[in-house]
Amino acid sequence: MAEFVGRRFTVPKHLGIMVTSDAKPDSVAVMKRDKSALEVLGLTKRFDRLAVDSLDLTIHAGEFYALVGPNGAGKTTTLRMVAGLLRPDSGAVSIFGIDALENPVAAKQVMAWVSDEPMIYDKLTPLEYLEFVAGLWGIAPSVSKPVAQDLLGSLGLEPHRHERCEGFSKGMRQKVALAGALVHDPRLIILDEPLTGLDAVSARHVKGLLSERVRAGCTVIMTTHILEVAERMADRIGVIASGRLVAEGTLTELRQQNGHADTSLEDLFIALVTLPEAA
Ligand SMILES: Nc1ncnc2c1ncn2[C@@H]1O[C@H](COP(=O)(O)OP(=O)(O)OP(=O)(O)O)[C@@H](O)[C@H]1O
Repeated sequence: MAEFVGRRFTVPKHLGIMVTSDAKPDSVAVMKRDKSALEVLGLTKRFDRLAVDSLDLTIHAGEFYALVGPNGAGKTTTLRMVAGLLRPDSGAVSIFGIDALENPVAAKQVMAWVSDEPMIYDKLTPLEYLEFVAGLWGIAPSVSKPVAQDLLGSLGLEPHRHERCEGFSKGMRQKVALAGALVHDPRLIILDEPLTGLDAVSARHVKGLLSERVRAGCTVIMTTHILEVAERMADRIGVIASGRLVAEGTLTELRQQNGHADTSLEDLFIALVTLPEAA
């Protein structure tokens, strides 16, 4: 059974996985410098044509990383391979040093995947759903209940905690799915378009929750088409086009790399993804 350490829990020792206890602000800075949460090397996936093309990516622990790129660039395919939902043709994925292709269960223990098409159990209330998910992780109800209530509160779902999800809007369902993905307190949170379809209040809740997680030492990687969100929230931004990383860095670095000191991320993005080599 999982045990609680402060607001975080440790997974059983027999799983052979280390989940960190509370991260202090100082240690976050050290982690950001020293450790990588995710390392992707030569990741490749072909469907009828090449979707992800020998992609290399390193995300530091404690970092908020935004992956942006045009439709069909390979963002979702990349993240699905990282999350263990799709087998790459070749390449390697390491999550906190765990080889995710060799040890997918161990890798999944320390990460969360939040799809842009959330699947939840309609007949359950949000609270029941979170307790169900916590049960799958082997977390005792006495531990999971306060965590679930906390998550529902952070996402503005508290007033609806006893209503069945079947009557929920798309945005509410997205938030329930996000809460479900966080209930086992993952160290790496991977989200595909988490803000699409959310109203301003819900988007604020989700952004607030993610920022809070990063402050607590978690690593977040998300795809977004909302460049303003990438610009304001991300420590670093990766621009992907035709399955390849065509630029990466802080907004300042991206501007420097492209010789435009004051340009907006939108202008940079359009310039980068329309470069001949990105086509
Ligand atoms: N299951 C699949 N079968 C066949 N082709 C696929 C499949 N999934 C993705 N693709 C193709 O792979 C390419 C990359 O798709 P992907 O969904 O990763 O792009 P994306 O960057 O996430 O796009 P968007 O921003 O539109 O969500 C596209 O050409 C897409 O049509």
